[in-house]
Amino acid sequence: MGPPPNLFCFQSIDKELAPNLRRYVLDQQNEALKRHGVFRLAVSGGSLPKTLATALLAPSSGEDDKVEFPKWEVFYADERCVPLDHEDSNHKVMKDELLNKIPSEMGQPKFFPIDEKYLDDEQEMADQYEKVLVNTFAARDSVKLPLFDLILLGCGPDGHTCSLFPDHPLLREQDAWVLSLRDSPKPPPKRITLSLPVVLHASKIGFVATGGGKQPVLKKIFESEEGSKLPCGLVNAGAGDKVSWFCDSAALEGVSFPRRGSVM
Ligand SMILES: O=C(O)[C@H](O)[C@@H](O)[C@H](O)[C@H](O)COP(=O)(O)O
Repeated sequence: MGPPPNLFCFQSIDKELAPNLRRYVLDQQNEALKRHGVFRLAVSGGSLPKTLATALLAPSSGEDDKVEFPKWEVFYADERCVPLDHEDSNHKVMKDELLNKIPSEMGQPKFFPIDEKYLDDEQEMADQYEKVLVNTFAARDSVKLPLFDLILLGCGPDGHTCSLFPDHPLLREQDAWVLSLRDSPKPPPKRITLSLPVVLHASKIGFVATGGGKQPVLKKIFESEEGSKLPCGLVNAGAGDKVSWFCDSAALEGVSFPRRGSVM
């Protein structure tokens, strides 16, 4: 077992969790911009885009608290194989919650949505999305895995993350960067997702899990052997202190954990 993940608990989402998530994201942004002049981020869907928007659209409080959107390249950690204007599309949620609300003076991040041309063939969709990553992160031959500066994820009530579901054979994939599935237990069934090795390889991995509905699975993930085998538990075990969890007190009620507090 490696070092444990950083587990943060906040009373309120808007007043405490979001400002801390902002600090965390901007720390990774500033670090990445110093290192290579661009911030490469992958995000999941679900409730994450809303919380992220609250964090990022808040007014800046100084030079190191500036969101440099024009230097961001944003990818999807997972996406549903539906048209980009469909209610189930993670890109649509991201557009509605964040992109369309960014004031013009802040500039726009570069987004990498799925290519709708491949909606009928989820494997082809995954292959094409992998090609996008190859083009961005240098040739596949010379780079074993793409190195995201940050991957932001959610946690499902069954312990899934990205579209990696408990006990699913995709969890064993070692080679491909982007995988497809047509049997997602959470609808819609056809999806693409980053593979576990790609997630584990990121510089930093941040989970956002809020609300009482997440409490039973978080208790399992942080307190039991069984939970450490769920996809979120596998990320904790494989990436250790590269992982941070941003939770509210409802999600962590009665969960014992190694660390509380604020990232600031
Ligand atoms: O597209 C998806 O379905 C997601 O990427 C998925 O992995 C999500 O992050 C979790 O299910 C948590 O979702 P909530 O935050 O909405 O509970």
